[in-house]
Amino acid sequence: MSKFEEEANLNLEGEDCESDGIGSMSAVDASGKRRRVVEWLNSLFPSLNIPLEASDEELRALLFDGTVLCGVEKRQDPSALENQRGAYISFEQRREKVRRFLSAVEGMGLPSFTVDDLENGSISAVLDCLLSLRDHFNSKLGEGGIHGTANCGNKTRKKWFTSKDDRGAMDICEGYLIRSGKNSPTGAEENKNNYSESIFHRVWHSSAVSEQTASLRHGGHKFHEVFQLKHGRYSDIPAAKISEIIKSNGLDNAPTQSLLSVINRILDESIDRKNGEMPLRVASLLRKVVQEIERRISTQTEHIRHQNDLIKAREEKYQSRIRVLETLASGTNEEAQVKKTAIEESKKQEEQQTLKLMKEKENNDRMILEFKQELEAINNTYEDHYRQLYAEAKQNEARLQERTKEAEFLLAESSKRMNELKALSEFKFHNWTKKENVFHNFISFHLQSLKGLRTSSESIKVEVNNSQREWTEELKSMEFRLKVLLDAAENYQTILAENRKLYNEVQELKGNIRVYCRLRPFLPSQFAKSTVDYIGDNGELGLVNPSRQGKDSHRVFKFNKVFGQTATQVQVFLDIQPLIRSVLDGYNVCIFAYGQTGSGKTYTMSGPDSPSEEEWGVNYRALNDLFQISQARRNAYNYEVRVQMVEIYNEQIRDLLSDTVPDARMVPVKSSNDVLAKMKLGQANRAVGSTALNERSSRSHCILTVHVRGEDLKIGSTSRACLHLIDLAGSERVDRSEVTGERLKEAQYINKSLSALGDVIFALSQKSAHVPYRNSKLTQILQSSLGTFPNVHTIKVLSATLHFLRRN
Ligand SMILES: Nc1ncnc2c1ncn2[C@@H]1O[C@H](COP(=O)(O)OP(=O)(O)OP(=O)(O)O)[C@@H](O)[C@H]1O
Repeated sequence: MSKFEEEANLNLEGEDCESDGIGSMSAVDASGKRRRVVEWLNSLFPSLNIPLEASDEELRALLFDGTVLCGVEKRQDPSALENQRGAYISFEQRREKVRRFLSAVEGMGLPSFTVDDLENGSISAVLDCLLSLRDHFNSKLGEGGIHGTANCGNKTRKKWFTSKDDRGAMDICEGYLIRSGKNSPTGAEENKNNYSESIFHRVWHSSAVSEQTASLRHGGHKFHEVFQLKHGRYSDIPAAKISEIIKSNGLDNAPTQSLLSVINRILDESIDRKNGEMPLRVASLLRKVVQEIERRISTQTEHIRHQNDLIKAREEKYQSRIRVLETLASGTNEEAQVKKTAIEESKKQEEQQTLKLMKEKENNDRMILEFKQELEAINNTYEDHYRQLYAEAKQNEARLQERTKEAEFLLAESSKRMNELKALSEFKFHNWTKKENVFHNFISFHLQSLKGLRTSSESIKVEVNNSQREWTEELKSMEFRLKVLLDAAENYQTILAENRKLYNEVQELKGNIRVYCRLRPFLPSQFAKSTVDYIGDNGELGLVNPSRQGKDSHRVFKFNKVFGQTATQVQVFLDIQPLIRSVLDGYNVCIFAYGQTGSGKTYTMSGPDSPSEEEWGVNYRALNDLFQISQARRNAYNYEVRVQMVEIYNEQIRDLLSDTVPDARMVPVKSSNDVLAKMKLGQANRAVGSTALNERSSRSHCILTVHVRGEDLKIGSTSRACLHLIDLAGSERVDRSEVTGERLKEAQYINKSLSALGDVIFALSQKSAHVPYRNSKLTQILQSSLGTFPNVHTIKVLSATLHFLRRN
């Protein structure tokens, strides 16, 4: 059944309408009626373009040839029409169709005409019929049957056929359309084609049905796209298009089967997807379609319920008619029997029809129930799916927003980083360009330098060759000189020995016995007039003796040198210093300090108590010098130094560093400090007595002997020598010192020993055969040194006073 037929059936089953009582047309002249009919037909069939002045015959031919009333155009070539619109309709068939049209018009209660009228009779009757038909339709249109109704075709038709006559007309139409289709040898499709251009079809289709089609075209052309979606997917339809479909009323006009097809396809698509996801827009479309189907089911249910009511009403109506007929039948038996039979037949037919309708209703109810259950299941599935999809969509949307934010943040970061990198790369590029320039300059500079270097290297090469030659010559000359030096080194010891010999010869030339005189300044406690007349540069010392007259009042003494009262310890030592070197060369040296008590002997030899470095006496300075020279010669000589310190008191010898003599202790010393320490010890042990002349007067001879053993590291020879540093006891006269007793005895011993010393020195100076060493302990101790004379380098007697060697 076509859509058109389906919708027609629905309308045929509409309510039982009452006649609206269309009256006959007012009398008009034939030309006016014809003109109005032509206008109406032209409005329905614009393609016919019928002239307004068309004659009755022309109009008759047009109406009868099948175009207007039969829906078949007049064709010159029937075979061409067969291919396009169906079979060619014969004259008899046209007559038949016209008759059906006329019976339909009669059913509607409108003025009719005969087939003969249409062929040759009164055209006025035909015109009246058409005008009545026009007015009838126009009056329905005026009631809102077409233009004022909803877009739905069903509803439109229901309002259009609101009267009983209309229902009759629709019955005729049903008969005209459906029965003719069923009876047609070409079937329903042919009939559809045949009546599609008929006036009924035109009226219906151009007003009601065309309204529906227009509605579909207006709002549903997009929906057609949805139905006609053959190859694509619903998820591929843009959201805007789906939104337009949902908002428009296209779905309202779509066939139910198409809507179900849409649902199935959307669900199939969803199932086909692996994750079962459904785009939100498609889900919205699905929801809309399901809603539309629900609405239709609800409408159908209402409709069926209504039909059921109608059937029941009809049944009751028929029952009452039956009862009336039965009452009438009881009056006249025969007639009643006939009528009863007819009524029974009619009743039987009615019952059969009722049963049939009930059966159909049950079937419909069952189908609707099944359909509803199926739809409910689909709807539930869809709702679940929709909720799930909605939740997923929300989650996806949140995730998407988050990712969008992240992406925006990353994009901003990337942009920022890109800008930084761009700036950095530009900066680097600039730097590299600069470096490149610098490098080029550097390269060119170095190439130039290289050229210069090459030139220089060549010249250097020449110079090197020259230098090599020169160095070779120089080396040869150095070799020669080295040979000379080696020869000289071999002769060094010889030369050194010669030098030493020459040096000591010089000392000897200066005199082996030297006598120096040092004048002591007056002490702060002394108030006396000096007896010194003058001090000569040549060692002369002039003295004045006021107690004597004449020649004896002036006396002149001769020394090697005279040191005045202002002479310092350093100045005194400078004349002694060369003799220290002689000791290291193996010569014995004796240095005496001779003079009367308090004349400054100890001061000259040792210095004052706790002396400063400037006040150091001859002893310290001599030993200090000795160690310095030995240190300077350490590469050639190894010296061992030991000291002895003894005193002679009343002709008795006492070791100041140990107990016994001659085994007087020989103490090794390494430095001046060692010597200082030993001398302090000796001084502490020295016997000191008090006299009238010098309260610190020493009453003993103090002898400090330094033994030096030298080893020549090259030749292995050794030399030995000793340095005697002697602080003699005071040489005052006994009568003048006014001492008695023990002190007198001490003085006598002192004088005796000093006298013995003078005798020995005198004998030595005179080179006497006999030297009286044994006259005193002092000379006995010093014999080894004095007796080796002239090997003994010098014997120096330093007189700190005017009285020194009495024999002078
Ligand atoms: N050149 C000098 N300059 C300053 N003071 C000196 C000098 N010579 C000696 N004296 C001082 O004179 C005093 C006597 O000197 P010193 O003790 O040396 O005499 P002495 O001859 O050794 O006496 P004695 O025979 O009794 O030992 C000391 O106080 C000493 O400091």
